[in-house]
Amino acid sequence: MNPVIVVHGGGASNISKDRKEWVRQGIIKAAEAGYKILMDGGSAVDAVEVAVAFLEDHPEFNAGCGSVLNVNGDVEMDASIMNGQDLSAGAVSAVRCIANPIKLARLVMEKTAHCFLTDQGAAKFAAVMGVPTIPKEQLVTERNIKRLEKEKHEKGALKLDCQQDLGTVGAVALDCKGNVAYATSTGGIVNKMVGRVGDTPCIGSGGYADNDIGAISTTGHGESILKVNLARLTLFHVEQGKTLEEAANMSLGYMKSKLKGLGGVILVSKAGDWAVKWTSTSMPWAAAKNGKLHSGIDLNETSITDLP
Ligand SMILES: CC(C)C[C@H](NC(=O)C[C@H](N)C(=O)O)C(=O)O
Repeated sequence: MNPVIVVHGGGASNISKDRKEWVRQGIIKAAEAGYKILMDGGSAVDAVEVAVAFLEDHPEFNAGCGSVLNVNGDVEMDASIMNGQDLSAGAVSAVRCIANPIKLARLVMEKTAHCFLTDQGAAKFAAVMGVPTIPKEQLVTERNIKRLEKEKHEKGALKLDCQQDLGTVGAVALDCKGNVAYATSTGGIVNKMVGRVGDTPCIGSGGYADNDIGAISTTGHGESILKVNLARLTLFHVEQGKTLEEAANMSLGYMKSKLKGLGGVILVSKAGDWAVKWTSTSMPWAAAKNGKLHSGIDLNETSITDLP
């Protein structure tokens, strides 16, 4: 099996020119890091975890350091991961003061009898697993303080359908043994209520992976994604014989027509085909396969280069 990895950096709009290059480089580096693991014979789960953890550490993306702030100015993060080999899954929601929620989600998957831990329980589990806590300021960037101020000032109330400039992160991969996996991580949406949980940690909404079909990671308006189970819905269409592009168009189209919800998806099939699709303004993405790196941010703008 020729390995494949696809990475996304959320549904974004109005990325300024100088930020764009920085975002593009981040996404490409994440894809390269994951692809290297796959080329060395590593697992799809390892590859998606590494790619997503890289973007959590990158301050430009809305996950880990760089997460958007809730109404109190705090970071609360959601993440999930799934192994398509046995449908094992791990998720955490509303976690604070840790650098890499995706690594904690993986520990939930592999070290507990459960698949989802939240808030204080997740924090206790992190402590037991030896995950270091970090001061909350370490996750907060100047840009996100300004963004929260702007959101409160300009809109007053939550207005979730025209978020600007964000960057939830996700990855899907197929490894040389034919196993697929996904990982998704986010700070959620700016000015959210304390305790708000979005689609990202919910298996079937924020992502899904099944070796018999493929893997998907989603981004976009969490409440809409939850209502249509965007990830599982898209893979259902694939199971029914649609191509990845057709399936993504159908499920994103359904979410838009039913709920006016916008979002994006990245997909890999069990055969190694891949696709990226979004209804938001743009979506930074990169895909690595057969020694080639494909990447883009805006519609109809794809570049292809050779991988190192
Ligand atoms: C406007 C959208 C496309 C921006 C997108 N947001 C999320 O993915 C939020 C996440 N699904 C949630 O609801 O918690 C982003 O961060 O890039």
